[in-house]
Amino acid sequence: MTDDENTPAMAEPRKRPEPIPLTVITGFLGAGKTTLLNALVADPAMKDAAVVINEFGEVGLDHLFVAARDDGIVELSSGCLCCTIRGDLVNTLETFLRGVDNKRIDKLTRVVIETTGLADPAPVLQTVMAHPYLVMRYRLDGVITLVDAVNGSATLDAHKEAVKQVAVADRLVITKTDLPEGAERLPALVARLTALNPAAPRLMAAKGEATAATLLNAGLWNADTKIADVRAWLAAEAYETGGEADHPHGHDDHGHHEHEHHEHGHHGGEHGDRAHGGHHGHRHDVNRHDDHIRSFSLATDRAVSAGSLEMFLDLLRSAHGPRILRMKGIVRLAEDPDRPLVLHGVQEVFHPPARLDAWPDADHRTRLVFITNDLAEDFVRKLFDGITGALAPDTPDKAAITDNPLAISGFSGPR
Ligand SMILES: Nc1nc2c(ncn2[C@@H]2O[C@H](COP(=O)(O)OP(=O)(O)OP(=O)(O)O)[C@@H](O)[C@H]2O)c(=O)[nH]1
Repeated sequence: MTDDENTPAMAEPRKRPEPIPLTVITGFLGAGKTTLLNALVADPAMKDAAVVINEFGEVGLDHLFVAARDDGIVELSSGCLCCTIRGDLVNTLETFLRGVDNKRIDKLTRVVIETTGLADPAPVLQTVMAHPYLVMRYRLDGVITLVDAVNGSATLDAHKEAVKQVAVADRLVITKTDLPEGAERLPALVARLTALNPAAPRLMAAKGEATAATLLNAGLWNADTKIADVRAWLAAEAYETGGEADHPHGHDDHGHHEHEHHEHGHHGGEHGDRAHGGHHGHRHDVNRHDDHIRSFSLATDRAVSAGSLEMFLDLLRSAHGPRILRMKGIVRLAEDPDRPLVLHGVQEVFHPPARLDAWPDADHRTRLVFITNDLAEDFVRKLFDGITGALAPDTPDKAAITDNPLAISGFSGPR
């Protein structure tokens, strides 16, 4: 028996398995990744999960091992599987899939990848998004970035990668706030994190807020309910929405674990200041990696034609791909306005767009959120408005578009 729709020749003969959610943990050296992982693997939610770490020796999970297998995977006493990144991440992720497919692994509900402290997280995310097979079997659930309250600001000053780690996070975990210097430096750090990433909920590790319940299921799809939570995933309200007039809501509900601090509402650090990061209110003046980061959202009531969306994304990716740290969106297509298209990209690599059967709530606007590095909001906004606003919706070849709404090179089509 073969699937008749959309199934490449090499794919499973049986029903395509549900994609496995993938969580990426980043954070600079000593930020507390291993401490967090130790707590996470003990959580019942991680029982059928696997964690991938850089080197076992150094990370101190050894006491949890119960058995090593010949494929390099070890079983932890909690039931969670563990594997080091040997060779590359692709091999490691394929090893898990082989284990599942040949039943050597009973159940795999999630994979958590701990990246090295120095890493720019983009290549890890792209590894999965750009791989034609892995992208069918895994889906990115979320990026968790740990920031140490004692050294966080100094690290952000010194290392651009640390700034990128914060900017692309879906969840920010702040550690070491229990230490006096950590507590003292927290308000300034939170202000800075808010400016870099207004949408990610900030969780205080020392208060026990960083748990499986708050960290996992950060993606579009809730693994338990199988429902797409577009509002939480996009968190578009958390970004400044300038430019277009059709953003009447002015919600202030970003983040479910908000910790109020004085810079609240100052997100992006770039209000009315799009060409250069003015960062009014910030005192730091050394090495401002932060000033290169922009986060903003575009929203429009207009339906967008598939052709113009494709042109917009193609232009943006080909000219400025490396500057797009992350982009998420939901689009009302002119040709098929009732089934929104979900977009997700990291630099020039885009996840195959997903189609939802219906809008999840009353907000049917196209909304795109961007986190960019050295790419001005104004430029992106003008490009979007120019391309999608100027062209009338295409209508002639509706069937072709409905069948294949986004034939963007590098996209493998809607699922
Ligand atoms: N006081 C305090 N110490 C913490 C906290 N989180 C982590 N630590 C300590 O900070 C040190 C570094 O933590 P790790 O979990 O090893 O950090 P890591 O990010 O895995 O470090 P690398 O593997 O070097 O990248 C350890 O001594 C931890 O016990 C915290 O919230 N409060």
